[in-house]
This record gives sequence, structure tokens and C-alpha cells, in this order.
Amino acid sequence: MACMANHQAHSSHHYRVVVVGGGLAGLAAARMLADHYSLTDTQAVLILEAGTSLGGRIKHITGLVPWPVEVGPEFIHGTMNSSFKDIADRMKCQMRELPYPDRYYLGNERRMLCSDEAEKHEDIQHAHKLFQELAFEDPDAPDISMAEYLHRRGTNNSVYQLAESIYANDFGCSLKQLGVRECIQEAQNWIYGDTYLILDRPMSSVVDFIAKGLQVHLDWAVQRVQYGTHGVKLHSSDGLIVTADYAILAVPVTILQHGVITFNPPLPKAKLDAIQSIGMNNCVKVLMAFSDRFWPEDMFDVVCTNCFLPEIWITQYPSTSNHTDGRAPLGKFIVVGFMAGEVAAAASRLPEAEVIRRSLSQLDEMFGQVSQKAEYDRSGYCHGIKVDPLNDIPDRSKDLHNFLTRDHVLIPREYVQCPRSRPASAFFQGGCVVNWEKESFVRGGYTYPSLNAHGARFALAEPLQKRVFFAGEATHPGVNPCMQAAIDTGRRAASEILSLDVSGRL
Ligand SMILES: Cc1cc2nc3c(=O)[nH]c(=O)nc-3n(C[C@H](O)[C@H](O)[C@H](O)COP(=O)(O)OP(=O)(O)OC[C@H]3O[C@@H](n4cnc5c(N)ncnc54)[C@H](O)[C@@H]3O)c2cc1C
Repeated sequence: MACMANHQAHSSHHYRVVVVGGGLAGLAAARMLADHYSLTDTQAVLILEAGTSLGGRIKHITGLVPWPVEVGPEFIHGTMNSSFKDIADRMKCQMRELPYPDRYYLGNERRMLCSDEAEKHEDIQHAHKLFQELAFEDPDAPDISMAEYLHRRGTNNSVYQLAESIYANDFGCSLKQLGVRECIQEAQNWIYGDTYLILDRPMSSVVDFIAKGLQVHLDWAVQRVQYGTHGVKLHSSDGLIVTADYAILAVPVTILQHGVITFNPPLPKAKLDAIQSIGMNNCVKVLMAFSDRFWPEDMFDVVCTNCFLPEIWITQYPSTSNHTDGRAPLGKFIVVGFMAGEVAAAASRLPEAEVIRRSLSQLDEMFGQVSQKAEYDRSGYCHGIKVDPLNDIPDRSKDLHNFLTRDHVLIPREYVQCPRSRPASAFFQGGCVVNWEKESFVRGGYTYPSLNAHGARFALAEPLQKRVFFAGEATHPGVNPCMQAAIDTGRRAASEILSLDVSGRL
């Protein structure tokens, strides 16, 4: 475990480098610097983390099923060139490879297609081809949205809807928000491969591995950064001060967009423009526990068009029975629904119980004997982003006793009035809705290839007066918002300091 020193006692100390933010980027930077200087130099490297734990977007909850369920990242994207996978390999983790996606559900037709049917489906293949061809497009062409690009390429509505669910939702936005230039940059720099890997243990074990022995102050939210050619002074929200020769800011771009941290002198215009032009939307994960399986055993991930949830997946790990509080888990299986961008924004305006109810109705429709018409208004959900017609439903979930975690409310079966004759509703035991916009130190999901943001990630990564450096997934030049990207940016920022800091050891 990381060394959690009492920050009151050390508040007046001066450090060689202070890293702000204990997510993967900040941890990777601190690890590299601490290994370079010396772990025993207590004043070499310090991490200041606003939250009460390390890992940032890496978090899990227990109590739903017999294994911890990731509320943030769940997959290692790609088997090649991944710094995250390299660390997992060093830890001797087992990893299972899964194809993405292995099924498609066409909501308009109420039809499920498995991968060999999808390979023959003209529109699905066309949607994939359009995105694969981006790797060969000119990165210097004028920027337009992917919606406009698809329109110019003459795509029909079905291909558009598929592109929205397969690609835009995965990127964390809508086609209208996706910028072609950053998409081209992403496609040309994706060197990791296409399969998904799942780990045999929680992602947080990788966080603990990286953080081992590092000096950390938790619950230390940086509010103000003063910098100049002589060094950096960091002020906390409760009046503490730490000084350093160098600082690395590894906080989500939303924290900078919302002005949570102020700078003295103020940030240059180029930096401010870069911060505002990189898009990061909300992500919502719907976690539903079931007592029995009602889907094919070999199913993993389904992209769903014209549905409430644009994507669902099913992960199962060896039962680890890691429940220390003696309570039995709610269910034996879990289905995760994933929404991003405007779809997530629309869903987060609904009461949580209603989000679960609509998700179950979708699963009922996908996996049930579909003889009845779905009972809710289809026009209320999905990519048309109509304002939901059920906004006035009282959110009873607020009254519930929250026994899952401090942050996530459990919606028990009784709160979701769905027909028991249909499979998902019948086996549903309870679930919760994870809304990333509500995480006050993250405020969203991850950055997406944004319209009119060409060059912004380089500008965001640019140091200030060779004293303040920037890391975090938003600074990745390959427009990659994944875990390996966060690690790579942390290491890049650490190397920038090491290349300047010729004096070496303290
Ligand atoms: C729902 C979801 C699903 C995802 N799925 C995947 C996936 O399957 N695979 C994948 O590779 N990636 C996935 N990602 C993306 C991945 O989680 C991120 O790219 C990565 O974790 C970002 O790391 P980071 O260090 O840049 O930022 P963060 O992890 O956000 O770390 C930033 C840290 O800064 C801290 N902080 C903020 N403000 C302050 C302050 N004022 N003072 C001090 N500290 C502060 C925060 O508390 C946080 O700990 C997912 C993300 C989400 C949200």
C-alpha cells in the first residue's frame, strides 16, 4: 500500500516534484521520479490527491455479485504496446481476451445478430469500413464533425445509427461532437490491437502495485498553483501549502475547465483555449445483478441500436468471495449497461430507479419471448435525445438506505416495477447507476476526439515556465483516453522534468 503520511505534519515541506492527482497518470509519473531519485528521499516526490483513495477513475464496488464490479475502466484495450498490460504482466496477472462486440441488437427490428450474421450485414460492415478508412485520411484536412463526414459520404440512417452506437458511444460522445481530425489522429496512432482483455483481479490491484512505497497526501485538494522560474507553490482548499521545484498536474481536464484550480500568473491564452476545446462528457454505467442467466452463455458484448442502453456487456470472474462484511452478494450474474455523451446526459436526468427500469425493459425485450409491445414510449430514449417524458417521476432512490458504498445507491428489486413474467425483470435482484459527472474530482467519463480541437492536446501538455508540467489522458497526443495512455502521459511528464533536472539526486 502507498504510504499515507499525515499531511498536516508535512504541510510546510519542500519537495523536488509534487504530483497533483493520484490517478494512473499521476502515479506513473511519481513512480518514475521516485525510482529515479530514491525512494528513501522523503522529500523527493509527493502526490497530492483530492480524494480519499488513489486510482482516480479506477474504482470498484462490492456487494452486487461475488466479485468486485468495476465502476470505471473494466477492459485493457488491446494486447500490444500497452504500458498498462506490461505492468499487469509484471504482476503475473491472468488476462482473458474477448472480442468486441460479439453481437448486435437492432432495436428497430428487434433482432439480435451474432458475429457471423453481423459479418454479412451490409450496414454494420459499412459502418466499420467508414471508421477503419479514417486511418488513411488526410489529418490536415479541414475539421468537420463525424455526423457531417458521414453525411458527405452518403450514409443511410441505419449506418448512421450503427456508427452512433458502435463508435460514438465508445468514444464517449455523439457523432455530432466527434471531430474528424482527432478521429484520424486516433486511428493513425492506435497501436494496441482490437481485442479487449479482462483482468483476473480488480484494476485497483494495479494501482496498489504502482503506488507501493510512494509518498501520498490524500484528501488534499489543490486549489491554487503559484509558479515562476524559481519553483511552484501549491495551496490546498483548506489553507495548507506545499512548495516544490517542479509540479505535474495530472488532474482530469474537466477540473481545469471548471476553474477548480486557479493559477498565478494566469494560464496563457493558448493553454486556456486548449483546455476548453478538449471535450469530456458524462458516462453512466448501469450495474444490474441477477439470480440467473437469461442470455446465451457465450455472449459478452452487445452493441444495441435504437435502444435505451447503446451497449451492454456481461463479465464473469472467478468467485472471489471477497465480502468482508459477511453479507451474501445480491446476485450471481451481472449485466453492465454503458451510456456516454448526450445519451448519458439524458439518462442522468431520470431518477435512478427509472434508469434501471428502462434498462430491464430493454433486456426483457432483447432476451424475452417478445410477444408484447414494450410498455414505455420508445421515442423517449436513445440517440434522438428527446427530453425524457418521465422527468417528473419522484426519485425514491434518494430515500433508500445505501449499503453498497458511500457513493452509490442500491436500487432493490422492489423499487423497479417491471413484469415478472419477463426474463430480466424476473431474475433482477438489485442494481445501481454510476453517474461519473457526480464524481466531484473527475466530473465526467473520458475525453473524446473533439471537433475543432486539433493540436489542443499538445498545447495542454506544454509546460509552464519549465516548472509546471501536465499529464493525464487528455494530454495524450494519440487522442487515446485509455489507461495505458494515462500511464504514458505520466511517464512523459516525468521524463520532461528529468531532462531538465540535471542535478539529479537530492
Ligand atoms: C466509466 C468509465 C469507463 C472506462 N473504461 C475504460 C476501459 O475499459 N479501458 C480503459 O483503458 N480506460 C477506460 N476508461 C478511461 C480510464 O479510466 C482513464 O483514461 C484513466 O483512468 C485516466 O487516468 P488519469 O490519471 O488521466 O485521470 P484520473 O484517473 O481521473 O486521475 C486524476 C486524479 O486527480 C485527482 N484530482 C482532481 N482534482 C484534484 C485537485 N484539485 N487536487 C488534487 N487531486 C485532484 C482526482 O481525484 C483523480 O484521482 C474509462 C473511464 C470511465 C469513467
